[in-house]
Amino acid sequence: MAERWTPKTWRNLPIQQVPSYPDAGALQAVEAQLASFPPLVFAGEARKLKSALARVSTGEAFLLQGGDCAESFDEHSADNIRDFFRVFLQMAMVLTFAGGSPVVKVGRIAGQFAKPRSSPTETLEGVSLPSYRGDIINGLTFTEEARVPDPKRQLEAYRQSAATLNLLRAFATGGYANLENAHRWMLGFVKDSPQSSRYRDVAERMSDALDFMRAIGINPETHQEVRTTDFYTSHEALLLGYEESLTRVDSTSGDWYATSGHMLWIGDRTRQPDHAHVEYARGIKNPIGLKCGPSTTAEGLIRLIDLLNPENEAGRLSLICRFGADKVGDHLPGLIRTVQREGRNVVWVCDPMHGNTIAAGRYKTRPFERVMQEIEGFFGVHRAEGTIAGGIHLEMTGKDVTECTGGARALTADDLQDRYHTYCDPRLNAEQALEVAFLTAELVKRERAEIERPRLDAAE
Ligand SMILES: O=C[C@H](O)[C@H](O)COP(=O)(O)O
Ligand SMILES: C=C(OP(=O)(O)O)C(=O)O
Ligand SMILES: [Mn+2]
Repeated sequence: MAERWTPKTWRNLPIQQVPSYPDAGALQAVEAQLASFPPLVFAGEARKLKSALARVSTGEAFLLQGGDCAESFDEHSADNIRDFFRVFLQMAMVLTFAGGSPVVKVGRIAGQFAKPRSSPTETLEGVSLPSYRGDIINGLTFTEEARVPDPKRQLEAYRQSAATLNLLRAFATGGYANLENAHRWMLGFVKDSPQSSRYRDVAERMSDALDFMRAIGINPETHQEVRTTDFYTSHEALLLGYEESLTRVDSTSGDWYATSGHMLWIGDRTRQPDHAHVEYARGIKNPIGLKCGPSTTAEGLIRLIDLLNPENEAGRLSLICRFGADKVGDHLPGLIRTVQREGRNVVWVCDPMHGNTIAAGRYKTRPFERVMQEIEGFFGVHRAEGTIAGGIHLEMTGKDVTECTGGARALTADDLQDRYHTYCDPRLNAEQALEVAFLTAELVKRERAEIERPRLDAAE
């Protein structure tokens, strides 16, 4: 591990999941161009998210992180962004109102374009080609030509991220996210879905609360918390040349920040402590996520925590756990006990998607019941250990896709072919995502009541 960090010290270390660009000169030219582009996010915003995550670590707020597995260039449209944001706001409202906790909102969006893969090649009907690695690297089309990494794609990823972020900022602060609009966030198809009446009920209760405020002389409209919301972006820091080009010094603090998104995470396949991805992440001051899977050992985890959060700063490091419904009970308690014993400050987050992927014929899918089982298991372990289940990390969309089985409409493996649109992993559709929010809200409510009880007892 290099002692003195710069945005390019990762280049001296071994690296996993790296695309082989055929033209090094063309890649360098693109990276130089990106380095001259304006930042997408600001250091002050990343610091604000870090403070919000510090509150998540103590149980004063809950993290909702979610979005596409892989954003795609072709699916980039105002409608898709709006539909995602709308269901995300609905979920946050359910968690806030039914769960009784403020919600920190972080999208997997505006930069989630690079994918690590299990295998460097894909085989279809006897033909093997390099794997698709996300639209920022190569194309999904199953041809030799499309699969060649093209550096120019990084410019398009930057352009789309900027446009997406611009719309999200407008939605978050320009009136769309106003709580007075909560009853209007109903999607067409969610209106007659099994979740719609439950959601309408929550929206009505919230409306009544705002009316009550007015009745006692408080104008909710004068409160920024009612009119606007804080929404943050995140993605996997996988394509390090792109990240390096957008890493900038913050003039206020003199620190380096990634400006491609507010929060960046290290994937399950690239968290080797002496390799490039950990080296890059350790030097930026943004909040960082670290995926933890069945191969994460307690010792290995402490080493990574030491590298990524040497000052033990609250809100800096989120451990995004993705063990699988049947493994969370075996793996999580040991990690929690070690982190507690060593006194490390972390945010514990549950990704119930990546450990629960199964094959259904030619499709990858995730059974809704396994997703919920992992979330329940995660909360159960935290309850038993007396620690905080801080948040959930989901692959989801605002659209009515058929990619994960189960949920209130009981989608089956036969339904998957109807609207299987994902570019990589299967996502919860809007109804399923809202259902996860309702079920998780119950768990949050129970957890928060248990945190409050000792506080109240102590106050008496
Ligand atoms: O999103 C995560 C990974 O890129 C994905 O799970 C890998 O899928 P694969 O096993 O099909 O390569
Ligand atoms: C690649 C991902 O997950 P993991 O690294 O946990 O497999 C992902 O979040 O899309
Ligand atoms: Mn994924």
